[in-house]
Amino acid sequence: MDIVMGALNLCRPAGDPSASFFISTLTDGGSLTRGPAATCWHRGVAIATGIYIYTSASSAASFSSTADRFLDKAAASSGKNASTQSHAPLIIRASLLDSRRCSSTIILKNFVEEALTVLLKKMKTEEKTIPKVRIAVIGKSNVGKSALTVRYLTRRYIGEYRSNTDLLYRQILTINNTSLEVEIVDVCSCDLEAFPEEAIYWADAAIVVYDITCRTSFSQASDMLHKVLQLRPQMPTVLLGNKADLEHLRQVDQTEGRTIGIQNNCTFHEVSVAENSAAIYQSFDMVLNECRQSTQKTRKFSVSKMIGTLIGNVNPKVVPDTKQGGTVVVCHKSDLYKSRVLRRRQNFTATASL
Ligand SMILES: Nc1nc2c(ncn2[C@@H]2O[C@H](COP(=O)(O)OP(=O)(O)OP(=O)(O)O)[C@@H](O)[C@H]2O)c(=O)[nH]1
Repeated sequence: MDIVMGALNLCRPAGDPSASFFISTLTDGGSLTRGPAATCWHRGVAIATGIYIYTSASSAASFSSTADRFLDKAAASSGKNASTQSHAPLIIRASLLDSRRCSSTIILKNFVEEALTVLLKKMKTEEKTIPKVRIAVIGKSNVGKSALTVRYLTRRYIGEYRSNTDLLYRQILTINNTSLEVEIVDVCSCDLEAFPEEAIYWADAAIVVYDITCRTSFSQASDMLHKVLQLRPQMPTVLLGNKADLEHLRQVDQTEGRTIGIQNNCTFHEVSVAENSAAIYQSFDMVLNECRQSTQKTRKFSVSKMIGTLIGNVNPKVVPDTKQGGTVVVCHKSDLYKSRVLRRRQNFTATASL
């Protein structure tokens, strides 16, 4: 073996702040001594995080010029200039290997370690600039909260969805050409006695949903909206009357919804998640935009967790979102955000007692 080369793509599920990595593509370019074999990895290079080129000592003389030539080709085939563009493949060229150690396992292991180190540094810098926004979707049981959340994030409609726990969705979205890490908690079956106070303290914005064919859900939404604004007076909120496609079953007039919206100083829309109303996207985008302007949070970054995940398992709950090219991670609400809730609760108590 004279020179070995290949391309590797290290992926991190877009919405997963634990920043797990997995190898999504590994293209083996083979040995350059086989000549045209190298062309077979051009497709892989186009999406590669890194490219490795190793050589044995016996080919040292020709290594440098050959490697440069192929790195140039790689940059050209990916349409990126490796040295100047931020999304260019991360190109790693290792030092010469002793021929005795030149096994493909060692090459790959070394390469992954190097790629990770450089990539983590790069991501640390980049991710510090991605703001995070959290939205709580609340409302009575069966009004369509899950269907609404999934519709917004994936553009898909799920007819039947049953869950007896709150769900947290995470995704990186691009809004107005800016990346935004979005977390949406879909609060399960809110009864007023069990108002989701914790979620409201946790969130940056709230979307309150009722069902236009269910008057009880409207009264509940109205009370919830009032409570939300009591707890978080400055919080961007939207009131949505869902199931507008069921006009023949309507129990709540549109003007009633509009009135409650005006009274609580929040945006109101009637929507149909089933029929994919444009107002769904307008509503989410509006609160995200509002929050983005006021929230510039950074995510916590765990290098050891990342490396651990690379060596260990790929997160089995990752569902690729083909429409937006992102990833939706569904996970059960955990204690992760307790400190944030507590901090906001304390702030509120302090403000209220002044
Ligand atoms: N006709 C119609 N049905 C809808 C619409 N949105 C949701 N549904 C249906 O309403 C039912 C409840 O939807 P979910 O999304 O599970 O409601 P939820 O508010 O999350 O319910 P909980 O999990 O119990 O809190 C499902 O059968 C959905 O198919 C809509 O726009 N139109």
